[in-house]
Amino acid sequence: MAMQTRTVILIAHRLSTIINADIIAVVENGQVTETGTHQSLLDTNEVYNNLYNMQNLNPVHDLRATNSTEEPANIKQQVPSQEIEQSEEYIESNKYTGDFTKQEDHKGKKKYKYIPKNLVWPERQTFHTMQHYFFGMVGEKAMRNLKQALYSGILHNEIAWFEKSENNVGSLTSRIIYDTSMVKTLIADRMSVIVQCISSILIATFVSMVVNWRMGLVAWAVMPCHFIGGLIQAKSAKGFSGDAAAAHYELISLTSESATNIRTIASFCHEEHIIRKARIYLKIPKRKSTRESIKYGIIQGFSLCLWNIAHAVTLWYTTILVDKKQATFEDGIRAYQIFSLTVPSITELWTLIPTVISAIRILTNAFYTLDRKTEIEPDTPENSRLERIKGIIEFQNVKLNYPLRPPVTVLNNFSLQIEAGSKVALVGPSGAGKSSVLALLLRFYDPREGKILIDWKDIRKYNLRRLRTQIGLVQQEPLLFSSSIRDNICYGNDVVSETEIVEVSVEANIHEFISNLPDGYDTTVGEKGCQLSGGQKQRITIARTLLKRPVILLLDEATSALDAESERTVVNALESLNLNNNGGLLSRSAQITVAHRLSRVIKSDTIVVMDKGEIVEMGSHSTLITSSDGVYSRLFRLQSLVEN
Ligand SMILES: Nc1ncnc2c1ncn2[C@@H]1O[C@H](COP(=O)(O)OP(=O)(O)OP(=O)(O)O)[C@@H](O)[C@H]1O
Repeated sequence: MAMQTRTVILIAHRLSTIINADIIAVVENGQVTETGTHQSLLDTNEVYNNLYNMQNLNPVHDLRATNSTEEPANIKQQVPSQEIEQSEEYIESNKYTGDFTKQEDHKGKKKYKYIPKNLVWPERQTFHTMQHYFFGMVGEKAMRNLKQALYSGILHNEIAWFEKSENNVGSLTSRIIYDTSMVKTLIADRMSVIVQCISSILIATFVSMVVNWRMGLVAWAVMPCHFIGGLIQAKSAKGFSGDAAAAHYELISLTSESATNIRTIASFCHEEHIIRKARIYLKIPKRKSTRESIKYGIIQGFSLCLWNIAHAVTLWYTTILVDKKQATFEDGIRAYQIFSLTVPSITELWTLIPTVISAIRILTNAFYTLDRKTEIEPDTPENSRLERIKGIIEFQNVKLNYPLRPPVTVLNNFSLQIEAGSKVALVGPSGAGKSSVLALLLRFYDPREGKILIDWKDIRKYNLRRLRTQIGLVQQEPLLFSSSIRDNICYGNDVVSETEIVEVSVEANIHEFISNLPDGYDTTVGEKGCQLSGGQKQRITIARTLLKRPVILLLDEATSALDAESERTVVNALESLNLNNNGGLLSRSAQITVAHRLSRVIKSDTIVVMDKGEIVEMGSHSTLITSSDGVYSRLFRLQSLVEN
């Protein structure tokens, strides 16, 4: 059947819609300044050329223009009056899924104009990829920054903060690893979708307003139904995700605690108990989540009901508009369809709300941890230069209550003076408060009352980090890091020579053992030094402290795990620990030793006998032993008897 010829006059801003026209007229100030084809105008008309360049038309359109006389093989009529057809060639290439409008001029020539049908032309894909790439990049960076900040924020806190149950290893690990990854999820995955959804809602609203403003307004009027439904869903989902997170923390804590104490667990055959505990940790939230699921289902139904009401109202209003001839049937349906297309975006936004809320809740905790001001600030005063202390110590009426056990007074009215380079021993029954005295000197805790002075200056006025570099501590329980022996000895010392490492290892009587290991100083010690014996670990911690050449040396049962031979060597090394102080003059470190074995403290300048947080006796061994009914002489006689 012969095609009917038709004259088409197109008025357009978008040149892509007219580049295939036979005659294009350029109109300026109400006058036709030039006429011609697309190609000829491109060559001769500056205004047309500029317009074309500004719109940056895709070369494909040119391609279509040059091939305009070729008719696609398979033409399918969709809307008779408009003769819209599709190009198989392009659909097959999967690059373009637009429609082609076939138009015939008066000569019967067929022209095709490309109309983008949906949002999958290559530029949009590109933008989609770019959007995800940039959001991904920002998300990754934000996560890394937050991880770093959180890690240093956590380490900034005072010791008592780490003792709180909510700051156990599991919860801290989870906070740094899991919580921070939420930032990435939120920015990289969710934000891009949120931006997409909001923009498609706005565009759809605008277009539906243009098609039929009454319908556009109705679409907005029923929008609250969607939002209310979404909010109800989000609220119920929040509780749901909160429980999941809580279960997560408890399980992580249990896992890390079990891994750390695996030897104790194995020796008590307690594995089953731990597994039962893990099951309970999973069961409680599971039960809760089942309840929540039912609640969630009902709420889901209710919000779907609201959604359907919104659709019903819109369709009903369409019929009224059509009835009153305020909208054509096509426009009414078009506006309704555009509105319907936005609903998936709104639904998607709903589903994101719980994630965003839970991310905000999680991040609030992270920011709370970040913003927390430590009670013992390690970096103030900031600009104080490294003051080399002499090691004169004074406790003035110190009262200590541990922050987590405020009613219990651990040290009461504790006063003690220690000369530079002197050796003081703290002895007394278990729980008397000896280790607490050492903890106060390192400012692990601050006293509730009284003052601690070093070189007549309150220790709170020193830059704590710098002060701590001059105090050495060897604890009863030697703690090593999971790295090589060398790294453990050099811990905290950046510039150390091999000779110094060997020197302190000889002094700590551990060099021979290390030299006999296949990897020598490069031998790794395992988690917390689990591949070494207690005595070996203790000697490595002593070597580490000796390397520091501390002005004040705190020894808390430092040689308790050593055999008699090793102890003698190590004690000799500790006693002769000298440091180059004040212009090269050799001086001794001040030493405070906590010991249960009294034979270990006989040579001390002063022995302080403590009981229930108070000093009950004080003096040299020879003085204290003379008082036959004194606590010290009684303890000494008892120990000698046991040892003999
Ligand atoms: N971090 C803490 N929080 C709360 N109480 C603590 C803390 N550390 C120690 N205590 C309590 O303070 C008291 C003194 O403990 P400390 O470790 O100073 O005693 P000690 O004389 O060194 O004992 P031991 O000889 O057994 O090591 C004890 O009753 C102990 O329970």
